[in-house]
Amino acid sequence: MTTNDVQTMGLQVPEFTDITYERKATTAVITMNRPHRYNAFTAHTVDELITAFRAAGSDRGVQSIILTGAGDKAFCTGGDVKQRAETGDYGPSETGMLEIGQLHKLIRDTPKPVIAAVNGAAIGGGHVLHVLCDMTIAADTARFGQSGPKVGSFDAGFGSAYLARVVGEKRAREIWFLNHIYDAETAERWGLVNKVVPLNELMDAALEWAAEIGEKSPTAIRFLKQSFNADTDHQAGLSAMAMSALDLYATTPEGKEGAAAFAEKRTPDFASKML
Ligand SMILES: CC(C)(COP(=O)(O)OP(=O)(O)OC[C@H]1O[C@@H](n2cnc3c(N)ncnc32)[C@H](O)[C@@H]1OP(=O)(O)O)[C@@H](O)C(=O)NCCC(=O)NCCSC(=O)CCC(=O)c1ccccc1C(=O)O
Repeated sequence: MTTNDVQTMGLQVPEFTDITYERKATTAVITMNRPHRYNAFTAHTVDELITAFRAAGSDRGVQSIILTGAGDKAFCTGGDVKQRAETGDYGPSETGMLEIGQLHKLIRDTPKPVIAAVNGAAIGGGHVLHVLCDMTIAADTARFGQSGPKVGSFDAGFGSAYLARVVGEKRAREIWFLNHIYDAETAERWGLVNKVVPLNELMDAALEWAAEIGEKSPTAIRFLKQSFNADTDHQAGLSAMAMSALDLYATTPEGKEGAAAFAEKRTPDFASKML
């Protein structure tokens, strides 16, 4: 983060490198902005997302948040696998860790509805991000799926448990065990997304819903979000343990093989490296 802050309707928001933050009336629009890596996140990207969500959460003028990706190819494709293949981690961050579990909690805990505007591929950790948003609007060109077991990663916290609440156990297990990629029409049929619109109408559709929320009582919306969350809040403990497990797994030969194979564009050989 630089010291060169930008002023957003009275609130100081740091100048970001990996995301953008804009205020549009009562909506904060947070855009993951690494299109050369299909908006995959590094540990620094996650730090910036945390800062942006905190800013939007504490800004009394903001009543809803839109999360989207730059360009028309990807919403977010999860962790930057090339970075992991190069350095064995997701790069430097404020705590030295990938604080993705904190980001997940923040998306849930921020007392304002978060709308995912999925403009392309939502894969791996990027898929988990949209699943955790309160509502999802997808472009008709969007693609969805989990890829962790193919690339030496997993989310055994909200990424599996909350997904099962959204689409049901059978479909959640299919998504994680087969790692298929699903189109927007299938995602809508499965209840993974609220609605599908043409790509060029995506942001207007998301802003329209955000404006409707802006007309409602913020306190009523806040209590409702907290009530919806209460039933699955215990999954936060599971998520903390899952992220610790993922940190350990990433250091193993089996975990490293997935990232190396992705970067080298070859099929991984997990069997010979199994724990
Ligand atoms: C997204 C794809 C299916 C798109 O396929 P396609 O349209 O054919 O485009 P490509 O040519 O493959 O990609 C274009 C270009 O972008 C680069 N790229 C794409 N994704 C990534 C990425 N995640 N990291 C780095 N770079 C990426 C790609 O290499 C190409 O570059 P070139 O220079 O042109 O070669 C397909 O790209 C795909 O499957 N991508 C990988 C998706 C993936 O495996 N993501 C990581 C999952 S693991 C993860 O997210 C880590 C974090 C984590 O562990 C986690 C945390 C919390 C919850 C869940 C998880 C989790 O495990 O999922």
